[in-house]
Amino acid sequence: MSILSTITGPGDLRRLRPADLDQLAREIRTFLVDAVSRTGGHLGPNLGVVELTLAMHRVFESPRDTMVFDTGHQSYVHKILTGRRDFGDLRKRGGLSGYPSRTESVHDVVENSHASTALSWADGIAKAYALQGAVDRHVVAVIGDGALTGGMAWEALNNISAGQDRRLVVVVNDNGRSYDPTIGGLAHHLDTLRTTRGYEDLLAWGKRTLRRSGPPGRLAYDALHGLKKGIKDVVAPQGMFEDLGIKYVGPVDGHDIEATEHALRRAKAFGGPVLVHVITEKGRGYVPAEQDVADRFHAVGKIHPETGLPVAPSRFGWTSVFADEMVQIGRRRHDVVAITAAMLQPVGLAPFAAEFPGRVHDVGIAEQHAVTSAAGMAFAGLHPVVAVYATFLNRAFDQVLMDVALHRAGVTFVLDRAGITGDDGASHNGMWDMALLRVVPGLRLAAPRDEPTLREALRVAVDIDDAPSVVRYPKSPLPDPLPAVDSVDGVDVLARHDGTPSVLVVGVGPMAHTAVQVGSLLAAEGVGSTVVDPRWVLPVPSALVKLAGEHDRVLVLEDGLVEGGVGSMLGQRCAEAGVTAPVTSAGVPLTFLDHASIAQIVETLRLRAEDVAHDLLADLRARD
Ligand SMILES: Cc1ncc(C[n+]2csc(CCOP(=O)(O)OP(=O)(O)O)c2C)c(N)n1
Ligand SMILES: CC(=O)[C@@H](O)[C@H](O)COP(=O)(O)O
Ligand SMILES: [Mg+2]
Repeated sequence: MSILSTITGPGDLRRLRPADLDQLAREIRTFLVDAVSRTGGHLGPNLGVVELTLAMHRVFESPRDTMVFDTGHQSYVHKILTGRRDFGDLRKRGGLSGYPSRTESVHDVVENSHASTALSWADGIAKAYALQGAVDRHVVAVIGDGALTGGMAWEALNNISAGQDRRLVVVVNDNGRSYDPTIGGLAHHLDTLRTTRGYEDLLAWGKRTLRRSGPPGRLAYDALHGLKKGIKDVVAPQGMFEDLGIKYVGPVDGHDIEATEHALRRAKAFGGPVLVHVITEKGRGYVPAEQDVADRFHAVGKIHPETGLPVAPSRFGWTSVFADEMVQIGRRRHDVVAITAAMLQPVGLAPFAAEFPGRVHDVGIAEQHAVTSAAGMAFAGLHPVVAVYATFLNRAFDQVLMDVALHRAGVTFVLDRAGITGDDGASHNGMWDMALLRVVPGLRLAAPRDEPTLREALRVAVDIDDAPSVVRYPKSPLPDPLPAVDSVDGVDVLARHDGTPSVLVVGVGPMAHTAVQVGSLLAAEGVGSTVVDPRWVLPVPSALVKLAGEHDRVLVLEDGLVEGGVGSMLGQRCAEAGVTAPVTSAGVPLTFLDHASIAQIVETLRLRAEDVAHDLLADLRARD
């Protein structure tokens, strides 16, 4: 009889016996492997938190107690235990989100995906509960060792320690894995705590062994428990957290439900901020994940569940082109160094790291630090290349503006996953970059359309030594090369069609391919066009303004925000130059996009060539 099928909510967990819980944990792992292998998703992180999540839901009473999961990629087990077992369309349109989602459940509070924010959320919620006199409501924040490398987490801890009357439990889920398991002093400190395990182990052993052996054993256990402070100081140097004023409990074996529950109950009873240090194994219980030394199946596509092998072989894409070109640049330019914020593999810096191990810096999930540290390197004579996903640069905007641009530092930013990214949901879309970066004085931004233009953009970018340079490219597959038929003052002309009226169709980055199709569709209706790709879109090339002046109408296709995007900037420049042709854009509207496939989102936003052409023709007719 399956236990999992009887769980409709956290309340059902509290009637289970220890043996039932072990069976339930096994069933959840089987469920996760089966479900995630069909859809893709964050398999490894969730396999690692099965027992921890069970223990949390038995000790605390969600939603009365509030649970927040940092980054949120490890919330699948929480979803399963709070009545959401339909994983058939996980991360697909209409299906469960890959992160917590308020529309799905009252048990979900923070809709995240950007790391290191949970402790600030928890601090705020705990402050509100305290002010409202809700002294029996606890806030539990789960944060990984990787997310704990983010500066915001430490700003939060500093504040959390100031609220000694607040019921706040920080669970550090320490699996020794962010992406790089060895980033910095924090990793070493956690390592020390982990390897000097003794205190909680001793208590767990005492509880299980001594208490089982009747009254003398029970007495011995109580004595041991009474000596806890002394023992703790000897066997576990929990210094850093306790010096901050936060009680430290641990390390606890996060796969021992009883021990984890015991630690959480102590934390709950404490009455002030407590940090529970839980040791878990990412990918636990699934052999292919356990054997994946590089990232323990952090995030997988569709896989064969028996072997863990991908259903579709990975393609040579935008990231691979960057990876390759970066190595070539590195061979030529000894001053070029690379920086990643805990994403060495995903952003394609692994080959560079293999060839130039001393010239790549993995700073942890610390984008702000990455950017300012790059400014420092530039000052000292290096040319840093900061490679991040576009969405994660959002949080380092001020550093780009004040530390890099203001200081005229030659730093190159490579933004992977720019534009619509789809299945990771609202916060993962890299759609804000151009609208944000347009206000940075001196910044130059390239949006290549294919492999040759990406390689060229990178080579040009690392030669800019007195300003920030940015190269951005999408998550979608690398398209076939699209050669220019002509060039006008650095702007590539991709196609020309005679006809009236005449439209300047501007394709930004990968949208250049759509722009060419739009040109052909307009031509079929007798409308003329010049289809161009400026490649470097910030600042707006003056050649583009000149070209606009030679047409009746301008249409900009972009995969970023329309609001404040390239089209809006070109419109502004045209107005300043007295160009009267109306400038409109097709791009991403000012809204948060629900998770869905990239193709579905593109279709919904009417960014397919046929829709763009149809809408433009309708507009031209309406203005006639
Ligand atoms: C601001 C930000 N930068 C980068 C990422 C990409 N990212 C997602 S999960 C992850 C590692 C998280 O490590 P950890 O918190 O230890 O969780 P684990 O996966 O090990 O459970 C990273 C770098 C992110 N989500 N947010
Ligand atoms: C790295 C991570 O956990 C998320 O940022 C996201 O799930 C990544 O997905 P892709 O790397 O497939 O775009
Ligand atoms: Mg981790």
